[in-house]
Amino acid sequence: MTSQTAPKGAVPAAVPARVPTPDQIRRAPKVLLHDHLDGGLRPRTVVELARERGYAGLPETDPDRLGGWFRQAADSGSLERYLETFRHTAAVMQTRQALVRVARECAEDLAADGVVYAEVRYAPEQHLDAGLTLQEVVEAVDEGFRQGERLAREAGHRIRIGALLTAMRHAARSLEIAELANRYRDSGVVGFDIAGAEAGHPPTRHLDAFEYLKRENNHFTIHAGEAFGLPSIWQAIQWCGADRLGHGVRIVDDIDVHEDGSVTLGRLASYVRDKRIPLELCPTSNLQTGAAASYAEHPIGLLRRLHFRVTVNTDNRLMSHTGLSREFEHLVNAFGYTLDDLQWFSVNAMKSAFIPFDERLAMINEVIKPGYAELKSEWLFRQTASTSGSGRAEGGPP
Ligand SMILES: O=c1[nH]cnc2c1ncn2[C@H]1C[C@H](O)[C@@H](CO)O1
Ligand SMILES: [Zn+2]
Repeated sequence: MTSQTAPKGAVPAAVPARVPTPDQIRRAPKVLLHDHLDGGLRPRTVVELARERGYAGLPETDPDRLGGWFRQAADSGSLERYLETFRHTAAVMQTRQALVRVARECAEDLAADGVVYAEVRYAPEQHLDAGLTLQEVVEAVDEGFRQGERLAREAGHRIRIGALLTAMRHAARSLEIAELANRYRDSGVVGFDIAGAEAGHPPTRHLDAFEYLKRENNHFTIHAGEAFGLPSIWQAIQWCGADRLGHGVRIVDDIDVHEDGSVTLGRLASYVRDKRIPLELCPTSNLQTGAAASYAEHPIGLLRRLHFRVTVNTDNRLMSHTGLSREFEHLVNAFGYTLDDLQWFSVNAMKSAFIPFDERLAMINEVIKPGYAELKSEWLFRQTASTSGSGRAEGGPP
């Protein structure tokens, strides 16, 4: 649970430390850049789709127990074993109907969690087993996102979702998937990505796909610096030209923290910071795959302090039993982050999105900043009310 007490000595006693409550975190407008469609299904949906499709391979058929199984199986400390759990979600995402449902529920779940803009990724090549074409997969997912956006609006939430098409790094379809991303760029697809086991599968194997996208003035991110360190990040940026880094957490290997607290950045870390290359950090996922030992020790604390372009993400909500609000709760608990920090992460993420500049700016000025201003005004009101002894201060700051 989120601590409501300020870190000792952090602020003068008369001014309450603005540690946001879980409810405020959920209501805060958030931006999500790294979330896998096949890593975010509701456990109940997995069970129901498996039944409909006759898939008998699920380790559990009770939704609660299945949710627990995913979380535990993904807790292995190894990216390779973490990735094995996706065979079950992929198995139930093979028909148009299933893809529409999963994408619709994804949009509804993110919206209910206070996400106002999301880029959700999936690998079309993993959804062809029942005869769908790559195009049919993309169109089904797009239909689901649009349905979900509409349902969310009816429920009083505002969300916009763009898709990222992922190519699997161990496979050989990246150019084809990049062409697909380009073809659908005005129809709900905003960019491209490569994912899958990192060690032994360098991003440079997919150079033709990245070069094609650059020629097309299109955008891409690359999973790099998660299970493998600096060489992977270096290749993703300097050979492939990635706009963002999926994870990139191991950039800390190029930062020396000295005993007196001062730091020295290596050439690569300096480059990433100087060029404002966005890091799509995913705290819980990193704990599960062994990239960090605890939330408090997660490099996000250092990277935020050094003003890297840090963003906070979920990666796989099912496998990590998380959501974006929960990721922020963990960080608030570990680092004492305030609403100002949450706004900083959200603006960072919005600046780093793959939609056009004017649309990003409109989201920042018309949705994100006013949303945080409103939450902060609640603090002011509660503070005034409790100081004057007249209003109700429950749920407010200590
Ligand atoms: O964190 C990750 N690292 C590398 N690959 C990942 C991660 N999370 C999910 N994937 C893979 C498994 C999915 O099937 C695929 C497409 O979403 O992307
Ligand atoms: Zn990922």
